[in-house]
Amino acid sequence: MDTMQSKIADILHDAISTKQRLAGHTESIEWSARLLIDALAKGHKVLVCGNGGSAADAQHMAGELVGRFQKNRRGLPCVALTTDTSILTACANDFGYEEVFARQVEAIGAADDVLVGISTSGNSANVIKAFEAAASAGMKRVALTGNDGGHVAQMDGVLSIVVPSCSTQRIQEGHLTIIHVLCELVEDALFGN
Ligand SMILES: O=C(CO)[C@@H](O)[C@H](O)[C@H](O)[C@H](O)COP(=O)(O)O
Ligand SMILES: [Zn+2]
Repeated sequence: MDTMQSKIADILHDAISTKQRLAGHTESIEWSARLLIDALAKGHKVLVCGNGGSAADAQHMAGELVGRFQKNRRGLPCVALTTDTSILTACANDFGYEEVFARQVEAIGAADDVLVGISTSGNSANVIKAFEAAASAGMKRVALTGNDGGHVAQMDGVLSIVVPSCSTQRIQEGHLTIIHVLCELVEDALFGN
């Protein structure tokens, strides 16, 4: 095999073994699914945030819940806090980048809504601040992280799903799979198998 192909194979094998290790972490995924199902069944909403690739993951999750995943059913309330450039630029400019999600949580988060914060390191300041704001609002909190879970995994009341890898890319790929698992479980629970 030439060197590029062997690198490709190495990356794919790393991705596969990360998913295999993740399959040993089904408990935290189940608890998160139950939390989302309970909130959505009672008419509460989901807010999602993250930076870079995780911002794309946040939008992906909102798209699945508001639009559709596998079933034709009513839209479920989920807002990605990464999309409104006027809000993001105003908050970053006036209060600092670490406040861009917290301010939106303060503005639209309500008791028993769920905040899903996505951070491969678990250490992004704006995601940490969003969890603090969510706690103040009486919201439920779920973190998708990696590495050792970082700061967010140490926060009181945050339910963490930690992808067992130290590679940002592999962690992000794990997050997308987790998001799909959560959406499938939510749809099954609320709209039947
Ligand atoms: O997609 C990638 C890397 O694969 C990047 O855009 C990455 O998401 C950014 O560097 C983020 O700022 C990383 O933040 P975090 O996951 O540590 O919270
Ligand atoms: Zn990426």
